[in-house]
Amino acid sequence: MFSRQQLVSQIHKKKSFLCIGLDTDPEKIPAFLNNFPNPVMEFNRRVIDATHDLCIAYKPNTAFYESYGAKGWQNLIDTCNYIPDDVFKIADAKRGDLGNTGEMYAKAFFNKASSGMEFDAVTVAPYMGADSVIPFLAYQNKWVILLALTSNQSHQDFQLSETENGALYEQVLQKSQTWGTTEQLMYVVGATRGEAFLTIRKQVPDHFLLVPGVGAQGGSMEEVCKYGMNESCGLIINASRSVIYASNGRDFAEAARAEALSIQVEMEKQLVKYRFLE
Ligand SMILES: O=c1ccn([C@@H]2O[C@H](COP(=O)(O)O)[C@@H](O)[C@H]2O)c(=O)[nH]1
Repeated sequence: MFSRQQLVSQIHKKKSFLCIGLDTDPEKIPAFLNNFPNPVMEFNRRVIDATHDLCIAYKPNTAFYESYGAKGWQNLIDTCNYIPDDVFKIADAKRGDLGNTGEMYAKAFFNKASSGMEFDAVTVAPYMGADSVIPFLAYQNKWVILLALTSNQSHQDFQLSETENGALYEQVLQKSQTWGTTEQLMYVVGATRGEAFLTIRKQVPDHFLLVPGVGAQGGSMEEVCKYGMNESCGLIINASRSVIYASNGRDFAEAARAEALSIQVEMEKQLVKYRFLE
């Protein structure tokens, strides 16, 4: 359970709006971890222990777990359960399917009694429309994070197509606001889209935005804050590879902390600059 108010107070308390992406690839983690019974969990636990006071969210991308079958799925469950309660948990699963299937997806990520894990939010693709999103919104104090304008190069294949209501991604922003409130809906907007935040903030002034694409993808945090920050901060900026693979040695957790700290320090400056913090 994580309300909007709790999210905003965590940002205040930690002076951070950092989300760390737990995109743990067994082939990229330090070799010495292979001496442990479960290298992925050893890695995740140490990264979480070293960084949880500097970030307000963790975002495992489920692909990195699903690709290893039952063991990978168990690691996703164990990772979700290991994240402290005061940190927002996002399953980056990019789901979306018609009603009864959508209900099963929502159960998988939100209903611990059924699946063994309970995330606070799930990323959802909007392409199939309202009935594919509504099953997730039926859960109290849970969040849907809808893909709007993504950070990848091919975002222009569909998202920028012109419709009678502006670009397709703008239509997603407009229409989806009738499905849920600012207490349960956020949008994914890539950091690589910089000035687009100006247009986006005209359409969704109050919503939180999940912003991947800083770090390894080269997006600018400064630009995102300039055009995207609102009174509640309104931003959760994600960095995955640049934090978790900051070092490939025995010091990987310390290096992840150092990288997270340097992002947090910059975030604090931005929070002061845009008057979220005194
Ligand atoms: O538009 C999008 C949507 C999702 N992602 C995901 O975020 C992380 C980014 O990882 P980095 O290592 O910081 O580049 C990853 O899980 C992506 O699948 C995105 O990048 N862009």
